[in-house]
Amino acid sequence: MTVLDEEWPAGVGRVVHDRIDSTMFEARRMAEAGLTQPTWILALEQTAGHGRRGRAWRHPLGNFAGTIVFRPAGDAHAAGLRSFLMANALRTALAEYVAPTRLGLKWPNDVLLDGGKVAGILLESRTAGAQVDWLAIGIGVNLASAPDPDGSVFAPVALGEAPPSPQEFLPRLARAFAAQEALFAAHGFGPIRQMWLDHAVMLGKPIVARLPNATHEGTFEGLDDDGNLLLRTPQGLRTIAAAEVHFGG
Ligand SMILES: O=C(O)CCCC[C@@H]1SC[C@@H]2NC(=O)N[C@@H]21
Repeated sequence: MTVLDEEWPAGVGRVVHDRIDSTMFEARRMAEAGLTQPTWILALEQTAGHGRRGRAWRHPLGNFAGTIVFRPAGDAHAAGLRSFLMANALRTALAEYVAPTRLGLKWPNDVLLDGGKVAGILLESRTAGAQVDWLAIGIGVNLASAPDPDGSVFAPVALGEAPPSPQEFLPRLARAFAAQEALFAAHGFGPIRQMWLDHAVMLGKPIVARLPNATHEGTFEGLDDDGNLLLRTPQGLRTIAAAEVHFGG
């Protein structure tokens, strides 16, 4: 089912599925079948939702599960920065429902509400060298309910009472993301990074960064031009591309 409304970003498609395996799988299928315009895919129910690091993503009814798939201009580096655009967009959209001061951004891809995880972002793409054929950005938001805690420090939390439906939340997120894309096209990563840093949790604080084969402790100093985390350690400034981060100290 394709729907249009006046508040929907121009030139962007929308497909809503009652039930599907995963909006990420559908994004891949659509891209490989010759996608011609950026398209949001919303699923009211997913049977094979997944998160980062191959984890299952639980999706109780009433929560948001959506993916935007498109053929981004620019190289793989620019594509990877889209997680920050989406984090900013999610914070903007969620701030229409809760006090903005309750929201925070956690590197690299999470949105926190009152210190718990309310939303996560997953990027998948097909690249050939530096060229990007397509990019899919998947978003899960605990609108109606929080799945059982999985033992992580940032336990899942839900938006709260009287949350929007996924169908109502989608246009707000789509508009906020389109605004981030316009900002990125006009001015590059600088203002995106600054907006993200303005709402980052842990900035200037002691943190622990867990990599597959090492753990580093230090102070979260900011982001570099590639979105890597800058960690001030007793041995000097470390640049970290991928890790699980937690409060330290
Ligand atoms: O690990 C994370 O925090 C990212 C979670 C991303 C989940 C969303 S739900 C919509 C889309 N479809 C999926 O299968 N995963 C993403």
